[in-house]
Amino acid sequence: MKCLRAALHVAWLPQLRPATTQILARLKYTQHQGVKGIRSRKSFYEAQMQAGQQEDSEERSMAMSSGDMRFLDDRAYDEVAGGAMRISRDVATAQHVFILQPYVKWSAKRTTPNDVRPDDQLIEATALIHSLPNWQVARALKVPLESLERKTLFGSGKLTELKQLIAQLREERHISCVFVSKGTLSFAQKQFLESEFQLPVLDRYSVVIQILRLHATTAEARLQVAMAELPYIWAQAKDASATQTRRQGYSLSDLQKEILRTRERKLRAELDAVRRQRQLLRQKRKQQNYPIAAVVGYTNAGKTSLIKALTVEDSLQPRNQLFATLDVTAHAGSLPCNLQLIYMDTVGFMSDLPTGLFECFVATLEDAMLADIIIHVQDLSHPCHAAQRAHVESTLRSLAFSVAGGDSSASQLPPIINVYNKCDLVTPQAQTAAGGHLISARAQSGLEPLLMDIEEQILNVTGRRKLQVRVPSGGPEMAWLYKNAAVVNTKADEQNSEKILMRVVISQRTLDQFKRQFC
Ligand SMILES: Nc1nc2c(ncn2[C@@H]2O[C@H](COP(=O)(O)OP(=O)(O)OP(=O)(O)O)[C@@H](O)[C@H]2O)c(=O)[nH]1
Ligand SMILES: [Mg+2]
Repeated sequence: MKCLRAALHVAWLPQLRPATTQILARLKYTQHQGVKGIRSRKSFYEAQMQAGQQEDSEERSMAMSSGDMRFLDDRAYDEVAGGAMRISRDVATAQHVFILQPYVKWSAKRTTPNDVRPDDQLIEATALIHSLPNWQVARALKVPLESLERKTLFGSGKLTELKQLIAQLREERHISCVFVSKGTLSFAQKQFLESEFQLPVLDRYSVVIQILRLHATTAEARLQVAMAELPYIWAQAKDASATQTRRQGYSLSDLQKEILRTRERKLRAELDAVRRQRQLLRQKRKQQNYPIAAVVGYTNAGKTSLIKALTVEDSLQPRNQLFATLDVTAHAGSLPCNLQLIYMDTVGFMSDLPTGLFECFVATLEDAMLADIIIHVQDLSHPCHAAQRAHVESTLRSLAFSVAGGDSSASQLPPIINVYNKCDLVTPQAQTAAGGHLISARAQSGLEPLLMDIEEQILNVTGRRKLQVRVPSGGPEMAWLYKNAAVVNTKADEQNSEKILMRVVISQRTLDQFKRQFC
């Protein structure tokens, strides 16, 4: 395990001391608000490097090759972004949010388990707001509509009703913004609603970006989040000029457009470098020959918790927040046969997010597509777990398609193990209906059968097999096998006291090497 951990240190840049980087990143986000940031002292990267002083030189050179990240801190850009997204980097400011969940009247009834009801959407919208520290839900309301495509979103009657409610809420308690839980609002819709409600209006895209900004602590995640913001800003600006709202406040000057283009160019160059590094690391891992299990699933399903339970890794911190994990990180574990493997923790999925927002994370998810097996973690206690499962499965299929370069005949997913988590929260009847692996990462139940299944699949996919070999006790063969194969157990050979029987898990290639060397 020690050598695997050492290999992971080299292979996984995002693992640079998470606690330290998090603190640094938080400082960084507050630096425009006057808190002494790290820019005045050292660049984020230099500071990160300092934190990783103990790491080996190879990791250091990889960090250096990501270049200077200072361009991400740009006041001029922040102003442009703030205008389009109605958010600032100051997540420390308390917000009292009025959530509106619009839905189309006729689609409100759940006819199949895969349909998500407005009630469930409202729960998800509330969870999004609770994922931001100091943000509170002042009131949450479902709003039935004829259509979601209306220019003003709400009809005049509904709008009057909402304005009255907002006025009343303002008298009773403080509200500071309205969150319309819809993928994106057009610029015109946002502008119109803000003038009617006299409050800033946010859509799902801006709220999710706010969460991603907060949770992105490594260089790669920060680059990806920065990239994810740009399509939204461009779309808002385009919409603004198309709707002739220049006078009302948001349109991009030539200078602002140039700021966005320059930022995009730099981000692309940095992300390309990251992608190239990932490819190198992937090759390296292949050479090291460790089997890989990618752990994927809907956000908050318990992916990080499961890996923590399977690896007993203290550094992993499951959190009851959406998009808590934003980096693909690798964690070493052992199978019952003592074979070591790597679990990859990944970014969670979420439905009703506009395409574009997650495209930037595709590079990291590509690794999952190339793993030996996929472990799909599902939250069985969630009322929409069937819909969540369907969403994850269809996203995985389209990811595999894009990894195969759009060739449907080549787009094959690795074998998938379905894991139903949070069984401690559901009735035995619900558990029987689910089938598959029923576990609780929190209560650590159901893990043994799961591990056996992971082992079987990994051995199948990687062409490894279990066999027993008889070797001289204490000889070089024994040492070689301990180094190059997974030793399940050993026992004395009853017929020959100078020999020992070793049960090992070994690939054909390694077995051939062994034969060449010793037979
Ligand atoms: N009751 C219960 N809670 C669980 C279980 N597994 C995880 N949780 C809780 O669910 C929340 C989310 O867990 P995480 O492991 O962070 O989920 P995740 O899938 O990694 O989430 P993201 O990284 O945000 O996509 C945390 O509060 C966990 O403590 C379980 O088996 N039972
Ligand atoms: Mg996680």
